[in-house]
Amino acid sequence: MCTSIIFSPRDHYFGRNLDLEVTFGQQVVITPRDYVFKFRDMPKIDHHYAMVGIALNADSYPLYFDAANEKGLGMVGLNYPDNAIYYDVKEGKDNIASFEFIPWILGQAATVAEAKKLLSTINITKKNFSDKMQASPLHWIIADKTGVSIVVETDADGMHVYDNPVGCLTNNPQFPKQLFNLNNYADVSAAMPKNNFSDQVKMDGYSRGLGSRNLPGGMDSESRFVRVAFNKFNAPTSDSEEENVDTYFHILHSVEQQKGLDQVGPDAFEYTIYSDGINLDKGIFYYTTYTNKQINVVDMNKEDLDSSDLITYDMLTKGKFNHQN
Ligand SMILES: C[C@H](CCC(=O)NCC(=O)O)[C@H]1CC[C@H]2[C@@H]3[C@H](O)C[C@@H]4C[C@H](O)CC[C@]4(C)[C@H]3CC[C@]12C
Repeated sequence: MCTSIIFSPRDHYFGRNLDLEVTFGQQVVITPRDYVFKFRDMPKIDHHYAMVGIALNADSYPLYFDAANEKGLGMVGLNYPDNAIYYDVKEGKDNIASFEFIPWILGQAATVAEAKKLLSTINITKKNFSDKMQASPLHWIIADKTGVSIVVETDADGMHVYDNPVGCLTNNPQFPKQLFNLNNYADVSAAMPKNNFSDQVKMDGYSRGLGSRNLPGGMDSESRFVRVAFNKFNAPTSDSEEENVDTYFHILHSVEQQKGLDQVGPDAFEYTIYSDGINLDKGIFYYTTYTNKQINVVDMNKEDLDSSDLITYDMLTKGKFNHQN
């Protein structure tokens, strides 16, 4: 499972937790403006917006899991099993394979409004990257530096583009159902609850935090959706980049999956492999990993963005203990 948020305390921070039981050897990958993007059914694009994110560098092709471009438009793909349907190539459409979707949008659109224009002519095709790398069933959240976001789902009845009023996404079920489910948590609060039960029963609030007692605590995608939305809406904001980035990671880590809690096979447990966030206003990429909670930073502006080869950084997965005596 995975969780994605856009958090807008002052600048706008966008990214995700990647939860899985296996790791692919993904890296921080910057695609500069003159890298040539080839598409299966569309003409190549040899000049585009530069982007940074987490990708698998597959023979110098960036298979992005999530990324943002230099204009402050970001996009995250999350697992959407049993619902995602990709289609056959359609005449008269922009036919884009699911693994080409992030480069196609981020290469050309600067805002969510521009992304929507591209989406109106897109057909997501079922082509695989390779026999070994089959298309995975995803849905996507797209956000920009105004704080606006949308969700794209390709279901059996076609492609849906939803405005996203909560600025987060997890996995199943379909996005409208996730939003509807929030109704069940309308009375969850950071404040101490009022006794609406009965004035004949004395309740003296035996513990702090009782207002959030009914937040769902599970690893499942509905629970994470409710929890991360609540935590984000109640998060403090600051004028300091460091404080805001720190708060951003607190929000994502509040739905992270500890090893051992989410069994997906006889000896396999899904866990939060990495959490990342891009400052969409500044093009600065931050991440933590399961074993390294120190916030690591890659600033895309420090690279030569007018070049043509992928720029990659291995993720720093080794944490440090600060011994004080
Ligand atoms: C499985 C994860 C999503 C995390 C998640 O929700 N997983 C757990 C679950 O719910 O089961 C998705 C997110 C991005 C996906 C990758 C990207 O789309 C890039 C690439 C695309 C290829 O078509 C397939 C491999 C490959 C490399 C994808 C493998 C599956 C990934 C890594």
